[in-house]
Amino acid sequence: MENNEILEELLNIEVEIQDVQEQIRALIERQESLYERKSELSAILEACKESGNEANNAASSAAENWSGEFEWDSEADDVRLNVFGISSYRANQREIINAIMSGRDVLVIMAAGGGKSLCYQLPAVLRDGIALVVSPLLSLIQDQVMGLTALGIPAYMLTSTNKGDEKFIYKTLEKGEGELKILYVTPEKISKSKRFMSKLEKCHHAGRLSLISIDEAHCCSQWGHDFRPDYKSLSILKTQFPRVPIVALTATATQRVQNDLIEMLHIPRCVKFVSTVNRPNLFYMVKEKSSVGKVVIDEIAEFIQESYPNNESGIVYCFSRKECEQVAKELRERGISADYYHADMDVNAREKVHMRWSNNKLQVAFGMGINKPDVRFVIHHSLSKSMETYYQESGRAGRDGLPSECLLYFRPGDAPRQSSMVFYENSGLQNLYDIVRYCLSKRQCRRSAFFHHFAEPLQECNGMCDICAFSSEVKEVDVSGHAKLMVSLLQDMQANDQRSTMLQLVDKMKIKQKELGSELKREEIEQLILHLLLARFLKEEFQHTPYATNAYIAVGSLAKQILQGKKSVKLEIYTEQRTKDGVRSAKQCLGSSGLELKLDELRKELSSAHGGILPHSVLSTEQIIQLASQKPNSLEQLEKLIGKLRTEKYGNRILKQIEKYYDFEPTDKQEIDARAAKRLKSKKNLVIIE
Ligand SMILES: Nc1ncnc2c1ncn2[C@@H]1O[C@H](COP(=O)(O)OP(=O)(O)OP(=O)(O)O)[C@@H](O)[C@H]1O
Ligand SMILES: [Mg+2]
Repeated sequence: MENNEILEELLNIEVEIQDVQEQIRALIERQESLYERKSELSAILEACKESGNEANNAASSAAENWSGEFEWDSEADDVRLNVFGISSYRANQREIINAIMSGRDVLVIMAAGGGKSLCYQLPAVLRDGIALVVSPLLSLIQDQVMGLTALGIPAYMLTSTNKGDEKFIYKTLEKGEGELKILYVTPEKISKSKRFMSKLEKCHHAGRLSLISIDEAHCCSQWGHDFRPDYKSLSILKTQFPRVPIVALTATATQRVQNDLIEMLHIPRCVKFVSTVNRPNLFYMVKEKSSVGKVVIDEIAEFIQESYPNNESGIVYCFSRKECEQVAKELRERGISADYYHADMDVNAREKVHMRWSNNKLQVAFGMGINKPDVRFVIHHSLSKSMETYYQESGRAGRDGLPSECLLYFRPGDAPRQSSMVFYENSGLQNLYDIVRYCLSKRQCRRSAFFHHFAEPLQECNGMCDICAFSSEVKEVDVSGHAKLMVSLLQDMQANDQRSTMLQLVDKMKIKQKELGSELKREEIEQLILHLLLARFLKEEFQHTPYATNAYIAVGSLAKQILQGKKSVKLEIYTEQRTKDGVRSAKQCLGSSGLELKLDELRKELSSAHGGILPHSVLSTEQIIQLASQKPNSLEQLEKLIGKLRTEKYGNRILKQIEKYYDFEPTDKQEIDARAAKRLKSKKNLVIIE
């Protein structure tokens, strides 16, 4: 053998070894995700068996029967209605409250807007002493404290900015003198402030620490979608305060995250309450996004103007800060009052936005789990980085339980923008590909995609997603030839040390595919690239420049199967264009009657008259709808609907408003309707979030 031949064979072997190694890596990754899925499915099976057993043997364990009778029942009912103004419990709330009141540690997995706060706030009011609540964001804490204060519950937060409160809080913790029921802190207080921990220790020592609540608890787990290092330090709470019940709450946690939480927080004997991730009131829809930016904005503006003419709030999520500002500006130019909020704003600017929002001068919603229950639509101008993130972001719609819409604008070109941001994260690309799969799907019900992702048994969608609501014809087109052409094109380029972005690859394919005699449209080629990426026939590679990280498309570990013709590739294509009337508007929530609008005006007036508390602290949208339909005409009747506290504070004004409305002549009422609608039409409330 000649030296050259040896060298060539060596090189070939080297290339093949690399190829094999890559396949092994891909297989190991696949094996890991299969193991994870297996354990999730076993857990579901176990849960199904358990609930079956419980059904057969309902009273087998009285101690664990959290829906039975308890000594605090009547006091709890009184506080629920007369302080919180809530007329009945939602699923699992009563059981969770009973478990906490019984002194047990509790893990709560409950969908966004399911009503987790009440689960720890009500026991905090009922139990003697002070409840500590750990929550990740200041803006979220501010909202909660403001809401509780409006209900007359002594709630405070420890922040570095308010020294006066700090003095009062420390003294109360230490000596038990002041009135304090619920104390909110960020996790940094636990991890960084020795002073705070020593005061807390004194409070505990005197038997005055009633419970510890950890909100957004998924932040504890590095397998969660929003891991925060400071949450790790919360593991000391159980060690330091072993007899104080801990309640950990989150909207989403896979089996792995749940196990992780239980271990980290040292609560192995906790009672676990897992509610469905289903949000039956949300309508999910994926819209094909035009590659022309202006067209997308036109569509969004038209959607808002047509579907939400009555000042209903909404959120738009964008990919970057710059895009946030741009989209907000362009929507304003189209007559929609929109403002943006992003992490680049300094603390004061954010505080200002928050105060304006609270005082109803600007009706914006932002931050994780923000306590704005009547957000009617959430629009994603770009896709999120994972199914979890999308579930949580879109979940900010309709937290009051009323119909709301979640629209996601998707075009394949947005995927590499995201992938270059997430590829270095733990399973970042895998998570992104999961949501890309969701967006590409033209047949699978959106809701069932969530059930599948969160490993939950399927439930009815009831026509509340685009796939179930619209009967669009989808045909399957065999594009194996195009796939093969694409892979060999990339192989040739790689052999010449060339790289190709998605855009460049599409351009090349547009020309090259002429050989095949069947031409795919640009968008179809983009979709094909994504399909091949998801199936590992292609892969993404990343290169850093001083300014950015670029994503390139390369030949993937399983590409040989395509080249050898072992796999056929099919593309799903709509046979008819889905038109914009495909966007179904959720039922209008407020404004179906003039009285609802009048009561809405009244709550705004009362909220500013009562020190700028949030309007929904005065009356929730659900309560307004109830009042307009039941038309109470005495304080007693009113109290049954909205509780004692609200009746005492606002009852007379509400009754007067109802009475006044019915004194109008029918023609006057019509005029009020029209006037209100017209006035509100001129104003839209929107916030754009990165
Ligand atoms: N039983 C109930 N009946 C009517 N409204 C309720 C009930 N429980 C809670 N709510 C209302 O539902 C809304 C959402 O509640 P909450 O903020 O506790 O949700 P959450 O589960 O913490 O959601 P997130 O995960 O987004 O933080 C609030 O406006 C709250 O007042
Ligand atoms: Mg919450």
